[in-house]
Amino acid sequence: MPVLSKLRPSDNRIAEISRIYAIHRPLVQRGLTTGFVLYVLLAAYQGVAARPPTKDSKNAPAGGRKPPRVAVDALFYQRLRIILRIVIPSIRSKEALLIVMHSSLLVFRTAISLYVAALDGKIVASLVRGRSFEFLLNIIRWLLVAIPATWTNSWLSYVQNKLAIAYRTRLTREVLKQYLGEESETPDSKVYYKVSNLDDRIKNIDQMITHDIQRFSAHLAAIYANLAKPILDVILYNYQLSQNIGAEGLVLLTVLIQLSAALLRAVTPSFGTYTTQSAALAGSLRHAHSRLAEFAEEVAFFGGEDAEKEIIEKEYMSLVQHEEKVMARRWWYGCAEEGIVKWLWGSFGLVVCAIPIFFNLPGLSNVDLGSRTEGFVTNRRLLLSSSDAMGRVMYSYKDLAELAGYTARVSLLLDTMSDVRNGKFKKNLVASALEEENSKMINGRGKVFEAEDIHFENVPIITPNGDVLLRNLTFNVKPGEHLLIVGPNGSGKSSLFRILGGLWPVYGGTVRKPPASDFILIPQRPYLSLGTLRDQVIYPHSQEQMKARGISDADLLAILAVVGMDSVVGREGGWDVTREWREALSGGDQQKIAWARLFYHKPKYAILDEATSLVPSDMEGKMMEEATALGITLLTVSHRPSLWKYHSTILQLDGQGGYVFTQLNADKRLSLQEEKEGLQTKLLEVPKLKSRLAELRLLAGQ
Ligand SMILES: Nc1ncnc2c1ncn2[C@@H]1O[C@H](COP(=O)(O)OP(=O)(O)OP(=O)(O)O)[C@@H](O)[C@H]1O
Repeated sequence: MPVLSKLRPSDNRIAEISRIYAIHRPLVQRGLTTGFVLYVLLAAYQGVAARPPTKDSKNAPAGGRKPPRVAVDALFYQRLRIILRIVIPSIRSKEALLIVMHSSLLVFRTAISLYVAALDGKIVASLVRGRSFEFLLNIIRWLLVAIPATWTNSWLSYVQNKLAIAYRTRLTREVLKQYLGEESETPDSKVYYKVSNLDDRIKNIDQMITHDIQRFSAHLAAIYANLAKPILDVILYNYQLSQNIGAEGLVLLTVLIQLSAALLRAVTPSFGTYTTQSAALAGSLRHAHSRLAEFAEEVAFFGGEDAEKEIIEKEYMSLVQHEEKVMARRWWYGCAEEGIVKWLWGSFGLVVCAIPIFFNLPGLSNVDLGSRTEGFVTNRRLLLSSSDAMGRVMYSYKDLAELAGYTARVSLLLDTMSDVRNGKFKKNLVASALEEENSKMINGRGKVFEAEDIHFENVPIITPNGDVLLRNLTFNVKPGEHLLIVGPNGSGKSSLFRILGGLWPVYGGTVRKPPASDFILIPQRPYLSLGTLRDQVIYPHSQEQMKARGISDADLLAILAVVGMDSVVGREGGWDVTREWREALSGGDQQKIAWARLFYHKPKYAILDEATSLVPSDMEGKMMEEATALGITLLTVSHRPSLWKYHSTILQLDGQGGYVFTQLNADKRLSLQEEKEGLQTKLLEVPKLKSRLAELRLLAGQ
């Protein structure tokens, strides 16, 4: 027949090609397997390699309106490298050792899985062949291998958790070092104050230091296992598989898997951005709650429950709406992922497993039913493990994206602290700050020198958001020359102290002042620490430091007696009682404790910011006299004329940017004040007198 005669030469050609292929097949197999391994490594590298950075993936703007998109890009790797240097400081560190242990365990577990896959096939084969002794022997092997297998799994999760804790500890230590300073350095950096007062980038630093660092560490510890292990598994399982079913099937399988994986990746939402947003929203909600707890009394007196509830509900709803959006995306992403990874890849795998059964591959001798079953069971197990591993490489992209989210948070924390330490702040400025003259002033920096006395020369006082309160302030205070500062609300009295304490930058002029350690501040509402009654008086000293200074509890009691607070020791149950002192003591008692603290420390200078507003005037006089007797120079803000007599100079701010600095003659000032008040009282009488005069005129008929 013409058709057959036409086909015959091509049939021959196919037969010839098959024969040549069969001869060279081992070489082709080796080539394909090597190509496969290289491909997996390249694909894995591409999977985790940086995507080109998006325009908005740089740092968040100050005030953080729209958060930047967080992606697995070059910026992420750059940030991660910096953090990795902190968490794994050297090749000999504990963390590096844990990673080596972790890696060895991961390899060991894969080796066990390979052995188990082969054993599984053997067990089924011995069943099919009906060989009871062989079956029993294999079951014993199965039980024996279970011992190292379970041991390895437990060790793996133990080492991973240990690694997470080790990372967290390193990172927390580093952050605390920057946040609260090192013992050796001058304590003037005060990052914990500046981060929240002079900079707008971080809203909830407590959340970042506690929760975000913990999540970052857990993700980083897991990412290693989630990434290294599946890549290793894919290579080892597939290598073994290519030995069993031929590399051709494997290559076909890989092509199909990669195509579907590319599809899945294309539809993967930006989980990194979601993670950063979730963390920020959770932080805001927590902040709203902690504010309510802190100001519960004020809110209670105002009956502000509804307003507070509205704020908290708003924060909660923002968080929930965001989580719901993420959940919805995760839902359909989960469907797509499971459909592709488990079912589609599973069916590909089964087809590939069937190759040695339906096709007689050269070099493979699946002759009897037992061998075929053994091959099928082993290959199927290998394939399941392999597709599971491949799936985990896919999941790890999601993990990597989440890690990118936490990395962005941790890196924002580290960058902001480092900027703040170096005097670089990002804050939303008031409109007037943009005027040319003001802007020049804000961008300038003054000189600060250490000296015995305080000397300000042409120093502007500018708030962190660029409001210029005073253009150039000049005054000086020598030890023993007590200064009174007066002025309307918001005129910059407390701001002056913030410059003295090194909290606010000096934007211009020259400041000579003693170090911040020579000052003690007593504000209207003094700070009471977490701790014992003794701790309140000696804060920030420890009991050891107190003893080292040669001060006993009896001396402390004598100090408390000066402020009329000695009875508090007996009343509260001794020096070692711990309470929430802010609630246990009245406002006036809190001020007295703060004064006792001043007498304990005897600093060179005391900053008294309405520090006697809640104590009776006789006690106030006693405390001022004691302070001056101890040689403490006072810088006082007070509206009480009764305090004038303790001061020799006065700085009067007018609230409009003007000021007067002069000697203070308290008696003269008092008599002037009395005269002024007398005249004011008389002036108040004038309208009354006028109307009476009009009445009298009417009655008299004039
Ligand atoms: N951390 C801050 N960030 C931005 N502005 C601030 C900050 N702290 C204070 N200010 C602003 O600085 C200005 C001066 O405040 P300051 O506390 O010095 O006033 P004051 O003269 O002590 O007033 P008062 O008598 O009411 O205590 C105020 O307008 C205040 O809003």
